[in-house]
Amino acid sequence: MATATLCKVAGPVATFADKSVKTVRDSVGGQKLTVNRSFWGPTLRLKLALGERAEVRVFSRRSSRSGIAFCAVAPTSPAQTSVEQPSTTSTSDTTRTECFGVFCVTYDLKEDERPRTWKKTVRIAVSGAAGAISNHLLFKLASGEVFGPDQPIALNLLGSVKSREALEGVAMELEDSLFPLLREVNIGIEPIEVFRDADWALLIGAKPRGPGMERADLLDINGQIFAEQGKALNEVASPNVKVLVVGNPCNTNALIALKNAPRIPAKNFHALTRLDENRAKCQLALKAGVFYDNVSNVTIWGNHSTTQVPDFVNAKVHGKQVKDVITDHKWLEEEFTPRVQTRGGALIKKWGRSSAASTAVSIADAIKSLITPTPEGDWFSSGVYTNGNPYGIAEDIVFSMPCRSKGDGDYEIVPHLLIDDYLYTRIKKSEEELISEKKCVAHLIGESGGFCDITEDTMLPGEM
Ligand SMILES: NC(=O)C1=CN([C@@H]2O[C@H](COP(=O)(O)OP(=O)(O)OC[C@H]3O[C@@H](n4cnc5c(N)ncnc54)[C@H](OP(=O)(O)O)[C@@H]3O)[C@@H](O)[C@H]2O)C=CC1
Ligand SMILES: O=C([O-])CC(=O)C(=O)O
Repeated sequence: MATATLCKVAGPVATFADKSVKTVRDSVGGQKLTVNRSFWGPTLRLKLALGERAEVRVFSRRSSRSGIAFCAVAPTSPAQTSVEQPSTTSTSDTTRTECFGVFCVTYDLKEDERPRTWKKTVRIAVSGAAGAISNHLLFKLASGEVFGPDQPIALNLLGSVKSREALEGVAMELEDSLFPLLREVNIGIEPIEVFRDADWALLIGAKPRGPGMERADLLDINGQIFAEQGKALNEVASPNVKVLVVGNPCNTNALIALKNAPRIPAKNFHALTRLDENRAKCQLALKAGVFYDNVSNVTIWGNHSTTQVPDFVNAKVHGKQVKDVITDHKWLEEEFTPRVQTRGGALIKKWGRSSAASTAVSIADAIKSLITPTPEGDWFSSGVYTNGNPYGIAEDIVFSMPCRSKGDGDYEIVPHLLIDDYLYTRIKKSEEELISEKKCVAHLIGESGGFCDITEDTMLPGEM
């Protein structure tokens, strides 16, 4: 017989007896604890069978302390509440992934006034969550603008010891935004915790290249991050997780991540080149004197670096070939191409930091392109794994190509684009660069005999 009882968390846990008590989780008996949305205090209501014990975990954000108390209904007296002292307390457990603030309040969704059409919650893990790009992106995700107005989401935010406080600041702003679709925010500093059950992993965090740092150094330092994160995804993420690598050098970082995650289809890994595509569309629109929504079929080929190839040969304006609309072909070859390749650097000169808002927009675009059907005849750019590609690009690298999707999260590479001599020589140069980058990180992708022979110190778009 189930008996309603009041379990009062007391004793040493009383240090939590204020509004910083945030979480009430799982009972030993496997019961779901239903706590009212407005629960803030140290008191909760449990339904316990006679003689049953429930373990109650209490986490405190403010004091970084946690404790476990036991509640039980004494067999002799069903109405009586007995509370044992906490068995453990921790004062410095900051490595664990924790739910944050208001998102710790567990409640039964069925009791909510949610629309019937709401779907299963999508869990999105974001690394570098306290960084500049994330500061724009997280609010787009939470608003419903990316996954749709009927799609609840959970955010698992990855930071570091250094950014732990900042991560809490981000989570507080998410709390204060009252996004109805945002059902959970969890923060942590261990990929193996934060990536658990992720349906999407947006890998943004990476060390920026500092003064005097060679590209090879950057490849190694950041490569190690992505090797660790690939392994963690392999172990704990959803088996069909979609991974978008943003942290630079993003193509090779994506290769490292996928090589360290053999359980996840290599096809699920993307390197972000959508920002480059958007930049190319803007420049073509400016030159053609049209608004940018009239520009379509723009491909970025290759690496997210200054060797990338923005394709004006197959691009269209108002459905017509760009070369028929923009007849100044010298401009296309000699101005358009380098302008797109170095747009990131031009922006840094103005802003004093790399593009963050437009990058967040392009991440949103990249996700939307995978979860909505591509308009007939069009495509989008993404850095994807090259095995089996229809363009003869070297296998086993991550290379940006034209893709289309049915909107199911998957994609196919669009075949039969015209590759003229102009494109071919440049595409080959970007391919060579990626093959060299791969050799530099052989030790991180389980290959022997690697060596780093990057002689020309090619740049990220943000470097000049
Ligand atoms: N592909 C693309 O189109 C673009 C890519 N980028 C790249 O995106 C990345 C993030 O940019 P942005 O958000 O502006 O950068 P920020 O410096 O604002 O944030 C980056 C985050 O990365 C984390 N980080 C820094 N060093 C390390 C490290 N050694 N290991 C793990 N994480 C680290 C930090 O988080 P914490 O302290 O929590 O670890 C930091 O918050 C950069 O690599 C940038 O070059 C930028 C624009 C476009
Ligand atoms: O180089 C950077 O950090 C920024 C970058 O990738 C871009 O703006 O395209």
